[in-house]
Amino acid sequence: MAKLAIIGAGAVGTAAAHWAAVKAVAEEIVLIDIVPDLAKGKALDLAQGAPVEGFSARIWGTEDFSALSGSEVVILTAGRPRKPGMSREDLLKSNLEIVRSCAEAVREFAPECVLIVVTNPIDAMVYAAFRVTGFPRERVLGMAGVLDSARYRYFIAEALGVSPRDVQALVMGIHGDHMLPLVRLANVVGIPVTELLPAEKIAEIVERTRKGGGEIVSYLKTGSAFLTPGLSAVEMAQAVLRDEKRVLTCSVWLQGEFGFSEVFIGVPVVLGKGGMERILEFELTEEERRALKKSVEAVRLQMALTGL
Ligand SMILES: NC(=O)c1ccc[n+]([C@@H]2O[C@H](COP(=O)([O-])OP(=O)(O)OC[C@H]3O[C@@H](n4cnc5c(N)ncnc54)[C@H](O)[C@@H]3O)[C@@H](O)[C@H]2O)c1
Ligand SMILES: O=C(O)C[C@H](O)C(=O)O
Repeated sequence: MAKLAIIGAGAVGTAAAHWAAVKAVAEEIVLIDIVPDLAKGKALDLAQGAPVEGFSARIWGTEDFSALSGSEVVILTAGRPRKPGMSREDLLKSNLEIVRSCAEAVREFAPECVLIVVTNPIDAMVYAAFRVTGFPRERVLGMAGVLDSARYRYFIAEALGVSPRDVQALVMGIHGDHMLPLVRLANVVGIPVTELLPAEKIAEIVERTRKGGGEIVSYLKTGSAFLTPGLSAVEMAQAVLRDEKRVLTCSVWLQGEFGFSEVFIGVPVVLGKGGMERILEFELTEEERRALKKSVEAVRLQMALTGL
């Protein structure tokens, strides 16, 4: 019986639990939060939707981390979101301690799981979780590329008035201002977007994608995006739980791929039962390589701040 655990019953964790239930990715879904009764209340509220929507997963909540036991996949969302005027890096210090303690619990209670980290600043937090758990790189993945790529695809679809399903596009690199929404590879059923949209419109979409999280923070004011972030984490979890071999952009520990080593960065990977099965490496243009290098340098600065 597949079990999914979600740490953090806040906005993203609850959205992830909701999508996981509706998409039936696991038979058991447990929400864990340190705030007494919060996860219990969120899980009960969600579970009561089962007769209406028709899902059948067992959904429950607790503040006891031993509930992680037996989980094939753990999604880590615990930690503060940013507010207007803040960068994701501003969260590093406070979220580092949270991620550290949660990763210790994951190591103790779910030593065989695939861990998907969502907490920001994501590339540094997934690095911290990698160090603390000591898991192999295949089982420690950061979620950002699925979300950033979804935003990029959505904005292209909106500009062209076509279904977002028919737009394919890839965002690599850091989850921050130096991310790389790749223009060369963006297409609508295989037709390059460069043949469908003027260069200025594409440049505008690339910039909006880079600032996509900040745009939502500026509207929400008290926190950050949660619906598509929760869905994106579940997309990754589903690929693992169902051994789908999906190609999704995840922040993973590079060991020479794309010319970089010992850094977490968003690249396209094949996801299956054991987590990351392989990195889909391809030739970058000189300009793309330079941009990826900037991303790598920015992540290295964040990683250094963790002291790990
Ligand atoms: N990677 C991404 O693309 C992405 C997207 C959206 C949000 N995020 C990040 O996800 C995190 C969560 O965002 P949110 O909107 O759900 O925040 P939130 O404040 O709504 O929820 C966070 C939850 O974590 C819980 N928590 C804190 N410390 C904990 C601990 N030690 N153990 C268990 N639970 C603990 C809190 O009680 C709270 O319920 C933030 O850091 C945010 O920046 C990342
Ligand atoms: O922008 C944020 O702080 C949250 C998240 O990283 C996002 O991109 O929505």
